Amino acid sequence: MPEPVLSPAGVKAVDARLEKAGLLDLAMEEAGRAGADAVQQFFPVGRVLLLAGGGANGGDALVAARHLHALGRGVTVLALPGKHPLTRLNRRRLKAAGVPVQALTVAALRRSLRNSQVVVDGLLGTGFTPPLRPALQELVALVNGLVNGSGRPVVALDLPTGLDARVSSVAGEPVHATVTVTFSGLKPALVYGPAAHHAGQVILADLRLPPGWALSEALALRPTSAELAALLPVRFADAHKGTAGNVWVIGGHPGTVGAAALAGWAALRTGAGLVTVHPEAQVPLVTPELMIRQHPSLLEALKDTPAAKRPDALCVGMGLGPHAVQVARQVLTWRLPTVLDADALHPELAGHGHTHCLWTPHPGEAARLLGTSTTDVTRDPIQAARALQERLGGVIVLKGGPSTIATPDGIFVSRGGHPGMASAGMGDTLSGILAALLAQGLRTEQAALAGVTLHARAGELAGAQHGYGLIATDLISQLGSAWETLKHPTSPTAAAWSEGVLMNGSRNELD
Ligand SMILES: NC(=O)C1=CN([C@@H]2O[C@H](COP(=O)(O)OP(=O)(O)OC[C@H]3O[C@@H](n4cnc5c(N)ncnc54)[C@H](O)[C@@H]3O)[C@@H](O)[C@H]2O)[C@H](O)CC1
Repeated sequence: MPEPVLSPAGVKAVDARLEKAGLLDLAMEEAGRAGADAVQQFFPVGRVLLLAGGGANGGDALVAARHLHALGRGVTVLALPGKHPLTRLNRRRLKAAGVPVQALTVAALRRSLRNSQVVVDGLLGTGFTPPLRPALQELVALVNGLVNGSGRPVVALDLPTGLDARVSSVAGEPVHATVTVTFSGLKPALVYGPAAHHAGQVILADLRLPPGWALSEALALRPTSAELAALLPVRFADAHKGTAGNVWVIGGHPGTVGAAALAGWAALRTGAGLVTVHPEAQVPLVTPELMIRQHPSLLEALKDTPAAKRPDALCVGMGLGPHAVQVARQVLTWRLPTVLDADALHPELAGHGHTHCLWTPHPGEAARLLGTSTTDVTRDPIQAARALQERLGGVIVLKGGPSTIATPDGIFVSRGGHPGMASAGMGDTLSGILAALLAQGLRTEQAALAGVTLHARAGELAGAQHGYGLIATDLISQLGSAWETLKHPTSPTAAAWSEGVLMNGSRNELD
């Protein structure tokens, strides 16, 4: 099952259904138990300090305290006055189990922090409306200050207090969690940085909700690796270069020819049978298998290309320069599967696309296409990707760590990747990968999901070798292994990937 990404409104809708069905108490019980399980799993030794706010997030903390106490852990519980009926109920249950609940004050927190080895943050969850009130600011600063000073870890319930669940941006000082156990679905703030940097390792707990309730409220979905792997094409033994997909890369201008070469090379390594670069300047021969066809006038040559001579898929815009809009407009009339990147991501092309278009902006390009700022795009990538899809049609890959994929049928968040992928040429390689998958017969949204995943996995493999010094050609050389680890997760290559990436520590942050 894919993992849903929920807004606070989505959580409210799920809770309303649970309440109506008499299941909300059970859901809070599961949430608190999952929090207690995470404490036991990650921090099995020492006294646990649980901080409970007045809302349902606080109720989760009170349930967690009861479970930890039942497991024999020493617990200290500091709580604000309960506002939610289930929070009050669970306070009574906790007391009945023999656990005292003290009022949460600065003095009590200061004292209790000294005697505890791990903190559970159940102050505020999805009900938080920024900014944090001064009284809570002081408590959060104390938790962070002492935690940083003494190395005490924090397990946040649902999301760290002070993070606005809806967005990637951070205002003020939220709790710095080591582990976040989130409920019903991921939240945008747990998926996108810089907010996600405050969450530590994120675990999506199963609240045993009726199947589909959270999915039906999702803003976006994060498919499983197995679902993504299933999208990769399977080739029969009698395949030949004519059936494996013919890609044209239309890009490269004086000074930026490398972009087109990278896209072509990546397309070859993603299994395209034939790849030809059509540049506006001489492209270096990066690999002899790549065909390069320079024309006296690129635009005229494209205009004169009869339908029978056209490829299976196009990849347009990488380093293409000033004629990009005219060239893209021309090839868009062919209505072939087309990746539009870089210089072909121009607002003038809105209205010229079709359903087989795959637009691949980074946040700066997305801002230009939407007439907004890059900050607005990165603050809410799901909303930005949706707006781009409505404006341009086809499928959008809004690049980032993670990337956000908007299709006519919904929005998806990618998995994996490596911080070393923040380097020149990574977008060009992604375009080549996407075009190769389109040429091999994948539908636009399938190519987007599979291609972004393949790119991310190849980045992880290359990152394990090169770290932050990873460059695009390193990634291209790992595309074969990436495909293998995705398609055959039990293979020796996949096992090596799993070990390498876990050792590197990047999987938990990015997966
Ligand atoms: N289906 C699920 O996922 C379930 C999730 N659960 C948990 O419920 C919370 C959401 O609970 P809610 O009561 O709506 O909100 P909170 O507890 O996060 O906060 C409400 C509380 O916060 C105060 N508040 C709001 N803004 C501020 C502010 N700026 N400064 C200070 N205080 C603020 C407000 O006054 C209220 O008192 C979700 O996160 C999960 O943890 C359920 O337990 C089970 C089902």
